[in-house]
Amino acid sequence: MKALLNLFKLRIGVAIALTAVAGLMISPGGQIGGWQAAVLTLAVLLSSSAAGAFNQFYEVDLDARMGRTSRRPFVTGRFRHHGGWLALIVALTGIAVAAAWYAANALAALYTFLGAFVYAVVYTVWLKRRSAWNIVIGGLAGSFAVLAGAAAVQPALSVEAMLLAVVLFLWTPPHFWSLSIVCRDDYAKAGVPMLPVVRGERFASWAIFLHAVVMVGLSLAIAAWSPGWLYFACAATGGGLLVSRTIALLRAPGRATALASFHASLVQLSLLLLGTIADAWMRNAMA
Ligand code: HEM
Ligand SMILES: CC(C)=CCC/C(C)=C/CC/C(C)=C/COP(=O)(O)OP(=O)(O)O
Repeated sequence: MKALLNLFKLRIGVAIALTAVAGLMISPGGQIGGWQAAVLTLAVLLSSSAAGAFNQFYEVDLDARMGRTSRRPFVTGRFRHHGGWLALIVALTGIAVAAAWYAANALAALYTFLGAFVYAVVYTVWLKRRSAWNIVIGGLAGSFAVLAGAAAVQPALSVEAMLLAVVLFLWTPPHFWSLSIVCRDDYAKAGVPMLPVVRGERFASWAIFLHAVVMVGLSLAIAAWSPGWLYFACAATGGGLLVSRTIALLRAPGRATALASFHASLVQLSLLLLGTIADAWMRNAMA
């Protein structure tokens, strides 16, 4: 069971599903029933999990060469690496996309598919081993989770939803470049061209800081549309924490400051998503 949860990267799947719920809740107007929202959320979770399993299926050679990933089930031999897994992954993705279509609409289904496609194929297969731009383009995967939720409510996307999708796009690089400073030696050894490996820690720290500042600024600006004070308070608290950690990273680039910045990115996103959901829920309850 633990190996299965590891294979399907469930914690990340839950974060992606929460992102879809935030996209759904931030979209004003429109009507969607509780069961439809629940099915769509589970569809995004399933699609993300299938993509996570594909990532491990495809990267078994790479995972074996890195400390952090060397205990994954295909590496240890806990799961045998054979084509049956690929069939399961394709079937799960198909079920997820069909469920999103059934519960919501074709556009929500398309975004549910594109999120998994960007992560599994564009990032994992095409870019990860070839280009330092891997994470920048891969960041679109998170944006598609926002769009899947938003399109379920209203296929014509609201400004709030589009801005939140841009926030997710800008969030991913600081999130992952921080971790790749921590694991820089592993990535260098495995020959993966992550930004800190290719351009060094100082350059990567500047890239992290600049992305974080623009992303946090944009997340605050969203409050000029429908989100209210609760959203703003959560965005400001998490944003303040993240920016302060990225400044510390800039002052002293290294593993400890990078790990603090990675953790801050998780706290900031969690606060932003929960703030979005709680704020919309409160406004709906009072309306
Ligand atoms: C291409 C884009 C992304 C890359 C390359 C990336 C990479 C990673 C990596 C390598 C980890 C460490 C996991 C581990 O220890 O095995 C991680 C953790 C995490 N990521 Fe991302 N991430 C990306 C996008 C996202 C997005 C869009 C979200 C959420 C919306 C997210 C949420 C999380 C969470 C919650 C964790 C911590 C959970 C855990 O430790 O298992 N990530 N990420
Ligand atoms: C709408 C929808 C379904 C979106 C899904 C998008 C998705 C699953 C994004 C997650 C990206 C992610 C966890 C990358 C891990 O990087 P990595 O694989 O390089 O990390 P590793 O070194 O741990 O394998």
